Amino acid sequence: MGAVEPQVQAVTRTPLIALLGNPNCGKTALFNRLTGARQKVANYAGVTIERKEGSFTSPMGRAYKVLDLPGAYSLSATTPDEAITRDVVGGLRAGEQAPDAIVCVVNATNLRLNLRLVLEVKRLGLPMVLALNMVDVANKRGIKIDSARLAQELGMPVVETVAVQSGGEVALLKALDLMPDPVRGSGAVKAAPLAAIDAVPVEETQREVRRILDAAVSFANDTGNLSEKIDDVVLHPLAGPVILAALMFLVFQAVFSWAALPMEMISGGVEAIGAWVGGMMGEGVLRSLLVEGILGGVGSVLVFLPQILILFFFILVLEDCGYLPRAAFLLDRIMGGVGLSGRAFIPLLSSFACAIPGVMAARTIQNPRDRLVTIMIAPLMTCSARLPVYALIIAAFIPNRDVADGWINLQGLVLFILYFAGIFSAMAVAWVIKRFMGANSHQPLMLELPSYHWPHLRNLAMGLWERAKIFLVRVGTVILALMVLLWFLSSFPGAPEGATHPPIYYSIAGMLGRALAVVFEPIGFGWQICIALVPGMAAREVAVGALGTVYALSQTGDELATTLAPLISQSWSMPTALSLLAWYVFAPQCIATLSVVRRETGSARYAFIMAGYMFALAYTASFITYRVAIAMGA
Ligand SMILES: Nc1nc2c(ncn2[C@@H]2O[C@H](COP(=O)(O)OP(=O)(O)OP(=O)(O)O)[C@@H](O)[C@H]2O)c(=O)[nH]1
Ligand SMILES: [Mg+2]
Repeated sequence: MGAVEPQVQAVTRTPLIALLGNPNCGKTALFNRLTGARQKVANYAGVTIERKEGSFTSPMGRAYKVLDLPGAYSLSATTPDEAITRDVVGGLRAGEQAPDAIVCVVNATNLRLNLRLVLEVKRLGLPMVLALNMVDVANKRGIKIDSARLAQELGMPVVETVAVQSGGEVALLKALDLMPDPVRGSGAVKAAPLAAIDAVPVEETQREVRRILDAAVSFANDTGNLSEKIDDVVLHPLAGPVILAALMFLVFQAVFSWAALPMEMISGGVEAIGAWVGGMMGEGVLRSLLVEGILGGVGSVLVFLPQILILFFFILVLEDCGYLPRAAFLLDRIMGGVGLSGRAFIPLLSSFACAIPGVMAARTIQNPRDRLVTIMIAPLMTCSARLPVYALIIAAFIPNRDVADGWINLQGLVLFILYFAGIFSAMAVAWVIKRFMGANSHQPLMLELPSYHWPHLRNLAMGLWERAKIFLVRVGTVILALMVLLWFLSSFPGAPEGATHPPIYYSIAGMLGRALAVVFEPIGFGWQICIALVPGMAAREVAVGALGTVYALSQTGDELATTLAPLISQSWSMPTALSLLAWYVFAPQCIATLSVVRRETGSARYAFIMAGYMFALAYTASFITYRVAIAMGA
């Protein structure tokens, strides 16, 4: 009998590397550079709130899978997003592969804070590489890091990276190739249980960090940096809030004044296509579908792309330069007054894009009660899907003229007021919740202030492109589909013999609209608006597209649909327009938001409460607006 051959197990698994580090040290920027992904990068803590997987091949041809994780100050997590990082690294997520190796990313300008996590993670015993990121900034500030010595002290390879420069990841790739393959041969290691980490007292870790810094880092001439000088002004108790208010104001002015030309071009283009298609086809169902259903509906939404991009341009610049956490500090006092934590600022600000990322960003809030309140008021922030609705009604009813000697554009001013109304009511709701639920004693805000830097053009371009894509995909899918459905419901059945109203009045949508109008008549919405409200629940912009279709089909005579704004300004009274604006400040948010609220809070209860309270607020606000406007003779 021969010796039993040892069983050779063929390992075909691709090694999984986790990018781990403090918030805002550049993990996502590095992830994007390694994988070519386009995850969101911005200059504040807590941008990434979910694990994201990608893959790349090293110069030697080894394939890797890589995980981008939410930033964490420590593995003993205190917030839900940190908990994700801890669970992934510790292999505690059911059904998920635990990482085989770790790339610990640190901000080279702030090793004192960052090394603590490195020492903690080291105790897991996994193969590790330290990426000294942002060395470009450290060099500029005269911070000298002896990486060879640091490597010796930490007992792991140390490489310098600049995640925002092309080629800035090369050293890391080389280091990975020099490591033993983490899943094959002697490289394979299992992580120590997380309990091993908590066993070491914080003071001891702190002492070790100090020792390593003394040995390997010299702060030659790190004479306070420019950021501190800027902060003297930006965080000044008087100048600070004035600058913040001026910035906000400027954004909404720009949304109207800069967008005028590109909007005209888009609507001109859509109209030309409509006329061309209309001219080529004879009167009939297909022509009606193409011209009134698709072009009239989708075109009227598409036209708002420039305004959305301008709004995001400003948000992206503010995010990338490092202003946001400062604004959170400026507003902390006001927010504390209504029972919100200063940490709610960034989730609430994200809700201006869409309530969904806003609700999710609330994961960075430690206290469960504060987190819940933030989630409940997030949809009151004006999401970008509401912008087209506002812009349409404003364009139709508010004259486009300058006030205050040409300094202020009236339409921009009204838009600013609407956004402000959303913010104000969110604060009011938070205050009411505080009265009913009681508040935590207000904790002072602890938030890391990143250094300012100029926005990276690549980030900016990528962010705008992503936004444009999201919007265009929405227009091309959900909105288009809903428009076709709506056109169908609005066109059939046709008008009976001797009809006195336009055919849509007799259609399925018309009947539905007339039924709903019983409920909405008291706040000034006729049956045509009611038709638009229903698909508006699926995606708010659809309300605009739906109005486009409804009014195109309501037109008598055979003129084709032209621009929507003049059309509705003829059909609605001023009180109706104001009432609809008030409605959309509060309008029960879209289904997608409600389902995310259910997921994030873990129960359907809060989604129902949210839908209920927002509907009640919307109806009340519209009712008051409508009645007051009539009484004032508007
Ligand atoms: N100058 C410089 N800036 C960098 C570098 N790496 C990242 N940044 C910037 O630092 C900021 C933070 O980058 P992110 O990649 O979002 O950081 P993160 O670690 O993913 O942050 P969280 O997801 O919040 O934990 C962004 O403004 C980046 O543009 C670098 O090497 N040099
Ligand atoms: Mg990130």
